[in-house]
Amino acid sequence: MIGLLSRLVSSEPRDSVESGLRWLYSFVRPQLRAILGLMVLSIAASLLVLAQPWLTKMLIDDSLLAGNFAMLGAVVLAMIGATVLATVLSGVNRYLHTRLSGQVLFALREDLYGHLQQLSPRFFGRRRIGDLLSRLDGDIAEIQRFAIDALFSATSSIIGLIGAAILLALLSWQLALLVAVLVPLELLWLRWMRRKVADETRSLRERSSDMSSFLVETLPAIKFVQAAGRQRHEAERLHGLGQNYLGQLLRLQVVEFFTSAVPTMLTSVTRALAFMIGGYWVITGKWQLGSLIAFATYLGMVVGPAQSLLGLYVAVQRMAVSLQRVTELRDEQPDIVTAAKPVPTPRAPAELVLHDISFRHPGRQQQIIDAGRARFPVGSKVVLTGPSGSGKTTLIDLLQRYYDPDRGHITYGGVDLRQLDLADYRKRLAVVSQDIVLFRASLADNLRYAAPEATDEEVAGVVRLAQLEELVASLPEGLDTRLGERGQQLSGGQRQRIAIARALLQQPDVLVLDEATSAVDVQTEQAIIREIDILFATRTRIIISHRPGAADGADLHFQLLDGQLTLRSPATEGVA
Ligand SMILES: Nc1ncnc2c1ncn2[C@@H]1O[C@H](COP(=O)(O)OP(=O)(O)OP(=O)(O)O)[C@@H](O)[C@H]1O
Repeated sequence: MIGLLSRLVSSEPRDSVESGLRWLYSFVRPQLRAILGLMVLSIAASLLVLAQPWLTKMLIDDSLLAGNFAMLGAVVLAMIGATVLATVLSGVNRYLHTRLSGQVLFALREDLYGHLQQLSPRFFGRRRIGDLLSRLDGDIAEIQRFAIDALFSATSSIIGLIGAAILLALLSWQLALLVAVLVPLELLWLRWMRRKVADETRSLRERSSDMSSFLVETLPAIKFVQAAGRQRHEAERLHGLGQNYLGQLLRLQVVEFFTSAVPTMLTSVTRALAFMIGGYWVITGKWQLGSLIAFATYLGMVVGPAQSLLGLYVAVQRMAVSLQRVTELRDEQPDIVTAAKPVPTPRAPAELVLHDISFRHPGRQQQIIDAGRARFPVGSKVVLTGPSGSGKTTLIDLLQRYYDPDRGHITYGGVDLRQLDLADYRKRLAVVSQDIVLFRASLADNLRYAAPEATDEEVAGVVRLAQLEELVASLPEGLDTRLGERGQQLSGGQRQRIAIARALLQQPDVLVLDEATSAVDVQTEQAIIREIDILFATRTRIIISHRPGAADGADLHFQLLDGQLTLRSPATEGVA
């Protein structure tokens, strides 16, 4: 069934539509009972609609013309009853339909989001966030519309179509043959048009991604745009993107119009032909007038469902494009995966060792790191220096296993990082990086992000260590004050100190401060580092800093220069 459907929506035999449909079906399957119930409700509602003309016929023939008062009362009561029932049914139907649609929509989105969470920075570095947003939002909604709405409209259309076709054949099988010619012709046309619809739809979805990407990029940077006086330039860019989108939307409308207009014309011609032949038969006495009228009515009843199936066909093409765009994301394999049978991560703080590693970012010529053996012993304070762009942050990314080295390996407690449970290992490291992530939540929730179980006392402790007491006292609701989006109302130094407090709360075995105090004044910085040195005396600290004297008091000082990691002091430790 899924294979058949995928051939219907796409001409490429081995594309992702089939696997996409299988994925989609896995979300629809748990809802089959709800879908069945809804179908019964829809059929009941349709029958009630069908009953109305029949009641009208009874009103005229059996009560008014027959002068039957009892029948008149009964029919009027039945009419009221049918209307009330139809209204109640449609209300219930609508509620259940929305619930079902919502459940499928959110399940699809959550699944895709869960998949994206497993992908590495390498993937996110290649993708525009706006494009991901557009796929998670617009494309998923398009798929859900198909999965639920189209299902119901297709079912009722097919029932209507088959019923009307049977009645047509009963009235005149010869004239019904016209329909048998018409349907394959229409199908051929649709087959021919489907690639065009798919191409135009794909372009439209891409234009939508362009708009999302533009907004995601420029709105957070509005202060910079204002400072550079480029508001007009950005407004014009948005206008240009809007025009591109509109142009593409109109192109798609034209293609969709022709896709359904040609079959509509063909149907009209067939209908006219049926009138010609049927009319000729009536004039020559071969056929009854009533049969011709009934035939024309049923032909009309074939056209309605056929039209909605045609509309559905276009919807299916649009869905197929969205499904491919989503499947493309789902097919992205995480390049960093946890070991199938992980070795337990050492319980106590352990030594990190680089074993002859080399690494180069994909698409870059420069070998970022080409290091021999380097040790970061437990309890040592390691300072890492090197010119800007020399690869210090990349080395930390390797330690956190966001990338695996191209050659060599890194061990923690003597175990290759690739053999450890990824989540478990990463919890042992806390990295305060240059990009500080703060969420729209209270300050306390932000601090507890990596350690949700931390007690109030522990939170108060790290607030003190990171010299945040003054900030907390100045906030209207103290620790419960909600931080704005990405902590925009805070100073750079305050954000850094919050990040440090958060890392300390995690109680890591290895603490990395990557330019973590660059925005903090020297005095505060020294006080924080002093506190950390006391608290982390038995654990490893790796500090990256450009400040003069940063290496003072360090146990080891590594320098990264032209990819080479060299030990500056002391000469006997660290590199073996
Ligand atoms: N995701 C990436 N893809 C490709 N190249 C990258 C990527 N991330 C960093 N680079 C490049 O790798 C090099 C090292 O970058 P990295 O951020 O590790 O340097 P750094 O020593 O931490 O610099 P800074 O002191 O300025 O923070 C740079 O040339 C950078 O352009």
